[in-house]
Amino acid sequence: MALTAVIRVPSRALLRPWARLRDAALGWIEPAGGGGVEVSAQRFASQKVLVEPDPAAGVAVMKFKNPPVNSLSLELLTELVISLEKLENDKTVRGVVLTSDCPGIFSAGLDLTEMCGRNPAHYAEYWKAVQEMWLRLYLSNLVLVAAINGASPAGGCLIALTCDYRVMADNPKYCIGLNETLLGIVAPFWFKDNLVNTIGHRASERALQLGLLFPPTEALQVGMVDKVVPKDQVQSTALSVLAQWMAIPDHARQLTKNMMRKPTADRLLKQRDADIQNFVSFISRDSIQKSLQMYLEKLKQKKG
Ligand SMILES: CCCC/C=C/CC(=O)SCCNC(=O)CCNC(=O)[C@H](O)C(C)(C)COP(=O)(O)OP(=O)(O)OC[C@H]1O[C@@H](n2cnc3c(N)ncnc32)[C@H](O)[C@@H]1OP(=O)(O)O
Repeated sequence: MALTAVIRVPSRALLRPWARLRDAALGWIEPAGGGGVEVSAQRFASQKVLVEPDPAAGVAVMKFKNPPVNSLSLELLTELVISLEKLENDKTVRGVVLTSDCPGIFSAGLDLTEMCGRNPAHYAEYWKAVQEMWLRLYLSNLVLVAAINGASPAGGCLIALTCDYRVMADNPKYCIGLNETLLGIVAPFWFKDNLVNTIGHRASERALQLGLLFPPTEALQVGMVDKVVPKDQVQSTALSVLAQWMAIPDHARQLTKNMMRKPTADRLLKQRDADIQNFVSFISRDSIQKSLQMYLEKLKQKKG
């Protein structure tokens, strides 16, 4: 699918690693000479995020494609944010279904290899990208529906929680939840806030402390997902839900969404740098690095 758009990119942004990664991901080329430049984005289907627009319906399907488990690498996070931004700037699109291109996995959450054995500058860059992904999704003016077609632990669950509605496949092997404590780490306050806003305080307290991963029927009971359907109906159901939400006038729905969500997002926006510092010092601790490495080892040994 080829789609051409002209986007203004300040050349100083191209010097930042985040911007370089984004530009590489989207195939943007800076003409010789630099300066503030206009560049053409000619590929909408980037490597880790596939976007299938349906302009007639006013919707798009965004599929994560980072095999084997759609872990949220820096590259995937970057592409996700840029793809979302492009859809938000596209006047023909009002709603998006977020789903996975990897069989049986929605997303395995944050990429543990981005949080293990790296230096503090890398941790800071990675965490900024995680924050950015959450803020963009949580505050998006588009209607977002998650079509959860596989396992969705931790960061995968977080992505689903940012959406306006969640449809999950009925396979009992697929689980969803914020399981950070099982890894010996702590979900940050904004993960917690997003969960509390979705399932309430008491259920969140229990789910977070125990690191609960809910199979679909339990996720439905606790309110973590809104609908459970057979696997082959997840995407079509998500598209039907999208159509229902899009029947509401955009301005009224968007202002209401913003009224409901802005105070939660503002809590992070007011302390983004401090949150990055907290993450870097927490994740750099020897004990935390050991826990994460042991967890990764366990995942690898599971196979053998
Ligand atoms: C202050 C810190 C706050 C930060 C908060 C963190 C939030 C997070 O998101 S942390 C990540 C939490 N994620 C998980 O706990 C999920 C771990 N993965 C799994 O449970 C399973 O992999 C899953 C159920 C998703 C899929 O199972 P399988 O289909 O059986 O696949 P494998 O387990 O064999 O995995 C294949 C391959 O992928 C590697 N892997 C899995 N998850 C991750 C990950 N999150 N990051 C990086 N890599 C991951 C796994 O090790 C295997 O690797 P190889 O052995 O090299 O093939």
